[in-house]
Amino acid sequence: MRKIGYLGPRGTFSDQAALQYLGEEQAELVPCNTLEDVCRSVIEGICSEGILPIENLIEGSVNPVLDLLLETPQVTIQAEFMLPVAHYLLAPSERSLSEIKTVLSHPQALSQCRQYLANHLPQAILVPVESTALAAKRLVEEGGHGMAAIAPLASANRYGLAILDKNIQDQPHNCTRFVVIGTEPVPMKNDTYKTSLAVSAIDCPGALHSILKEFAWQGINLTRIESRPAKTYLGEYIFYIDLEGHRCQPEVAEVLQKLADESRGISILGSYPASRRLQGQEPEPSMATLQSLRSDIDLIDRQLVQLLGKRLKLVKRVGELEQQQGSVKEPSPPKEQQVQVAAIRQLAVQQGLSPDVVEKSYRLLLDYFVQI
Ligand SMILES: O=C(O)C(=O)Cc1ccccc1
Repeated sequence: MRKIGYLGPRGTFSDQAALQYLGEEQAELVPCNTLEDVCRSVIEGICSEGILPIENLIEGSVNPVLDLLLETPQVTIQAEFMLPVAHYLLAPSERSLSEIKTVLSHPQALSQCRQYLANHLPQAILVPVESTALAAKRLVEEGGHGMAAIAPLASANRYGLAILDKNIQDQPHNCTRFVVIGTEPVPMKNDTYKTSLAVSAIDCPGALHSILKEFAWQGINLTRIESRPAKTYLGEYIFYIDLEGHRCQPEVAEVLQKLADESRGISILGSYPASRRLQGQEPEPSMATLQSLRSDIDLIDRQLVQLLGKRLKLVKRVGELEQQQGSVKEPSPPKEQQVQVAAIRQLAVQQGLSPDVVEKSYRLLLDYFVQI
């Protein structure tokens, strides 16, 4: 029987996330006391999978989870999905908000309701606890008159608490992205994938640019990038990057190898099927208006010319530097040119273009730049 670890006790958002993930499938749900315990239960084989909240619409990344994924290379991300998150203000029995002196909840939940708490409960002391459902449970166990908890509706039902207010999160359509972790990497099949990785950059000018340009060069779309302190010294960062594609796709594998060679180090946190939201995100071309499609084409034409302008500047700069250093480069030998042209033709095919037309245009431009 599958065993799935999640942040307990019963009634947390992670519990709901585990149920949503399973759908009709059967599994034993194993409540864990902390997010670290969820990870440990997977590493030690107690659970086959674990559920972790990774990113929230209001608060952004769940930093302890990013740290945890980096620190535990034994686990890999196997899936992702979104869970709508509505927060409820709960108390042991009906009472007015002015009577509430303490509000308990998970730090994420307290942050997601910051505006509500400042406006409606300015007198309350906020107490972070390990999970929303633990906060609800403590109300029952301690029964304090001036205590309230922020938790999901499921916690109100499970622990028999009164609902003082509902939907108290700062954004009505709040949601959290959860990931499923396991020990086995997900093989590449016929699906839309995402890959998450962490890159430790070398501290030098253009470090981030040199990472990003590799993805741009291969036409790989990034869906998220953010930095976290490397925790070595102030000013050194790790970049967390999510990209569209599987680590086994040749163009993704090539970039990952380049980054491994050229950065301080990379960790691949997993390649996994993209959640349906991402898969459906891109509007069908037929849905876009004719006018907006035409203006996109105009924009690309402008960008093509702007890129040629940038290339021209670089060619001139190279010429100046060669003159200064007295090392004027001979034209590339035919072999080198052949390799370059072959790469351009291959790229043209990948993009659904005629390799002959692209080669012709490329050679025309090369001749022009050589004459300058
Ligand atoms: O404490 C919980 O219920 C959790 O599962 C962590 C959490 C808290 C707030 C939003 C999403 C997940």
